[in-house]
Amino acid sequence: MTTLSTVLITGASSGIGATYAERFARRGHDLVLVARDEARLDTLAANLRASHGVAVDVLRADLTHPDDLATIETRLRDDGRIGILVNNAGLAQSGGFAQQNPGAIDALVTLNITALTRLAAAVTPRFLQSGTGAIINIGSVVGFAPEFGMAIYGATKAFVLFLSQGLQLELSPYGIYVQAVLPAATRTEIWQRAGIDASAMSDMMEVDALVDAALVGFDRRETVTIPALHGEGRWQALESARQGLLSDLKQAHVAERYQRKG
Ligand SMILES: NC(=O)C1=CN([C@@H]2O[C@H](COP(=O)(O)OP(=O)(O)OC[C@H]3O[C@@H](n4cnc5c(N)ncnc54)[C@H](OP(=O)(O)O)[C@@H]3O)[C@@H](O)[C@H]2O)C=CC1
Ligand SMILES: CC(=O)[C@H](N)C(=O)O
Repeated sequence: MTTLSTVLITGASSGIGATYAERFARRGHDLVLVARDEARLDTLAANLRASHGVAVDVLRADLTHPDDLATIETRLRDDGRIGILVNNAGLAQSGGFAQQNPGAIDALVTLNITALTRLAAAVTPRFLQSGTGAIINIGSVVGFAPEFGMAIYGATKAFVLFLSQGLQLELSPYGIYVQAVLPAATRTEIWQRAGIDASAMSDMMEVDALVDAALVGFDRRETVTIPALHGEGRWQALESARQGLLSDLKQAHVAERYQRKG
């Protein structure tokens, strides 16, 4: 009998993270749930233990606080049962670029980029040693779209996509699977937390549908999963255009359009 690995999920107290927790528990995985709201995590953990008979640990952590982040890194480094990391905790942007203050910028970048990267880095050496493991990073389609008016949030999510693609290239030869999941607008608390009135937005995916689709991508070992993208060819075209651009970079020579004439 094979033992299923434990799944550590950040931002598990609500929305996408809580839904991942339910889905992995349903599959029989033990869980480690991370977020700031301990009471909410405790309630979810009790429900999942009762419904699915899995073991669930709760770790209260504010991932923007260095000591809390270090505690979760230590757990990922030392707990050999953890075989899947779901890097989900994230924060959206309230207002445009000109409305941002240093604290808001720090929180966005620290949670969406620094914490996600450090947690992936904490678990990677152990995964490399065992030759197995999976990292799921939650990005966003906003990472493709400076047009959406959330420049910092979108930039953090573009980072998540780039990092995930880079890690998949670097780590998959050693048995580690890295998936970037890029949701479009999904009905969760993120909108309210950011002070965005989403009540008028009719075009929203339900969180159950989003996570179920993301898990189809996970089971297929896709590198990039975009549940709301209907024409898969669009993504493939973007990827081949990007790779074509790389092959057209000729480092030793300035492109003709930048050469001064006369
Ligand atoms: N909903 C959407 O439309 C989309 C969401 N996403 C991404 O999905 C991910 C999950 O968001 P979603 O489920 O929608 O939103 P929610 O607001 O429902 O969930 C966010 C989770 O992150 C946790 N969290 C927030 N701040 C911190 C912190 N400082 N330290 C630790 N945990 C924290 C929250 O818990 P607590 O408050 O208890 O700490 C909560 O569990 C995010 O990365 C988001 O960017 C991407 C595209 C679309
Ligand atoms: C608030 C948002 O922008 C949302 N989380 C998204 O990524 O689409």
